[in-house]
Amino acid sequence: MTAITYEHIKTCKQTGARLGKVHTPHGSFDTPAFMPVGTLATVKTMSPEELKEMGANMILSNTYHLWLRPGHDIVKEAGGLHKFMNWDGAILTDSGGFQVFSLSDLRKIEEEGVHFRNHLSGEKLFLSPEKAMQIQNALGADIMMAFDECPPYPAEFDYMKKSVERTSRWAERCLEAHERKGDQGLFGIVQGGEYEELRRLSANDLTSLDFPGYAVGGLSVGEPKDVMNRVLEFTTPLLPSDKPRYLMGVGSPDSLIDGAIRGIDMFDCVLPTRIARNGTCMTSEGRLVVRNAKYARDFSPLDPNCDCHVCKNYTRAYIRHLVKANETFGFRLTTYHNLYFLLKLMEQVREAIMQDRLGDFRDEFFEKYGFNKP
Ligand SMILES: CNc1nc2c(CC[C@H]3O[C@@H](OC)[C@H](OC)[C@@H]3O)c3nc(N)[nH]c(=O)c3cc2[nH]1
Ligand SMILES: [Zn+2]
Repeated sequence: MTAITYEHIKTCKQTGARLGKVHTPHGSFDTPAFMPVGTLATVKTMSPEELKEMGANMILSNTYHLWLRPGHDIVKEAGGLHKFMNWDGAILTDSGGFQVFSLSDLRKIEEEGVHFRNHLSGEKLFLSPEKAMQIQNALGADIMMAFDECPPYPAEFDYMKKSVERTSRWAERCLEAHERKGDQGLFGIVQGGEYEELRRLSANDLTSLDFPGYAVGGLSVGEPKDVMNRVLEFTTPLLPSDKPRYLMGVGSPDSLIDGAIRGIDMFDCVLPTRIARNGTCMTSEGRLVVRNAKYARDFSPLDPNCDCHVCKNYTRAYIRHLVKANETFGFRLTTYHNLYFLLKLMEQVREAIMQDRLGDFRDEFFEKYGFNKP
C-alpha cells in the first residue's frame, strides 16, 4: 500500500488558494476537491458508475453508522468497503466522533472514550480511539480520521481547552492503534473552536505527531460564516504546506470557494444530496425549488448553464412532477445534478487558481448566484 501523499502544483497569485493532487492507494484526485458523502456505504440514490461518470474520485463513509448497520465485521468479511459497495475510487471514513456528539443522547465523555446510546435501538454503546480505529481498519478506507470530540458552537474557552487536550491525547492513541502503520492513511483533526490560542495548541500537538494529512474540525456547526472564515485564516497557515488540508462538513458553494481561498484542499458535505431529496437544486443562478408551481409548464433544464446528463435530457416540469409524486427517479435526477454542479464548481475553482484569478471568480460567481459580496 502506498502512503497518502500531497503534490502541490501552484498557489494562486491573487489569493491563498492552492492547486494540487492527493495520491491514494485507490487513485489520485485534483484539489481543491469536493467529496460526495456516502454515510451508509452509498451516496444516496447514486450508483458507483454514475459517481464515476460525473467525475467524483473520492467519497466519504462513516464509522459510527457502519458500525451500527451492517456492522464493520460484515464489511470486513466482504473484503472491505471498496468491494462491499463496488467502488474502486478512493474512500475516506470519518471516525464517528461527530455522530456521537450530534446523533446520540450523550451519556458521558471520559478520558477512555465516550459512553452513549445507539440512536436507533437505544442500547448502550462505548466508542474509544482504539475502537474507532478497529472499525475503520475493518472498513479499509484509504483515508481514516482520528477519533475526536467536535464540541458544539459556541463553547466556553475552558471547556474547549480541556477538549482540545483530550482530542490530542486521543489522536496519539489512534496512531498507536492504527493497524496499517505502513501506509499511514490517518488524518489528525484540529479542534479549538473560534479561539486562535486553542487552534494553535491543537495544530502544534497534531503536527508534532506527523500525520499524512490534517482536517480542520469543529466548524460548520452553526457558527456564522465570517467566524468560519476567520478561524480558517489563522488555522490553515499552522498546517504543513506539503500535506492535504480537509475542511469537514463544508459544502455550500460560497463556503467551498471561501475555504479554497484560505488554503483548504478537500471538502465534504451532505448538503447537495440532502437538499436534493426535498427537491431543492443548486443552479448557476442560485437555488431552485423545483416543486414550486411556477415550474409546472417550464420545459427548460434545471440549469440552462449546466451540461450534465440530467440538464441535457430532462425538464423542470418533468422533475417537478416526479418530486411531487414522490417518485424515486425524481430524487435521483436532482441528486445527480447537485453533485455534478459542485464537482463542476470545484473544476472552475481549480481553473481560476491556474489562471491566478480565484478572487475575480469569487466575485463573478457570488454576483450570479446571489451571494452577498463581503
Ligand atoms: C456538517 N458540519 C460538520 N460535519 C462535521 C464532521 C463530519 C460529519 C460526518 O457525518 C456525516 O455527515 C452527516 C459524514 O460522514 C460520512 C461526515 O463526514 C466532523 N467530523 C469529525 N470527526 N470532527 C469534526 O470536528 C467534524 C465537524 C463537522 N462539521
Ligand atoms: Zn445539471
